[in-house]
Amino acid sequence: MKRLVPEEIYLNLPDSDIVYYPDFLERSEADSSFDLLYKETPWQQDHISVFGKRYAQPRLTALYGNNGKPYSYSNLVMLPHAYTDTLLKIKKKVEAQTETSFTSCLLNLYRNGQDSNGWHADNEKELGKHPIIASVSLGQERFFHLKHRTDKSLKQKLLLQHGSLLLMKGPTQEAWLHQIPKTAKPIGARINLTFRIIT
Ligand SMILES: O=C(O)CCC(=O)C(=O)O
Ligand SMILES: [Fe+2]
Repeated sequence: MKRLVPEEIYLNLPDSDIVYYPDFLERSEADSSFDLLYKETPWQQDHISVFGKRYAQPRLTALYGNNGKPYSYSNLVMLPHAYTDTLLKIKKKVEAQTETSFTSCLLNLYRNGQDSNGWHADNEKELGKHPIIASVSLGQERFFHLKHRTDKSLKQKLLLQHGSLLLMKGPTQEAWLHQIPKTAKPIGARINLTFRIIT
């Protein structure tokens, strides 16, 4: 892979292919992207169904895409907005770094420590067998937890910092679950962008 950023950290976990780029975006671009996305995104709070019960998602989201394809998960169907200039600029950099073209970007806004994202894998049918997910973090740093589905001794915690990129591909989603846990600490807002290929 092309080395466009100073540092790349290979997690080297079994049954996975995960790379972390702590300083993917320059500080000034990370700062301005956070401010713009915070303001210009039509954030919505969706409800998901789990075992027939309806829950408000503990975060706000928005879906962007260039192919108009809806994205379904947990009995929820999201329709994409058209990409903004702010997102296109980041998308270009992500695509150059990963040598991959993404169709869609799911944005998450974690307003504070009470917002979270429960254990899951990004394994929806529309993503294909070994999906590549490129995840950009802006604002408040938050812990990202990984746990292996079958070998309970395999776990990893990673602090996702402002301006970083986390790349998951290969068998990662098949073998591992991930989450952003809640924290009782008084913390600020975080925006996460996950670029995906939705077919
Ligand atoms: O916020 C994050 O870093 C993770 C988001 C995530 O896992 C998802 O949207 O599928
Ligand atoms: Fe995910």
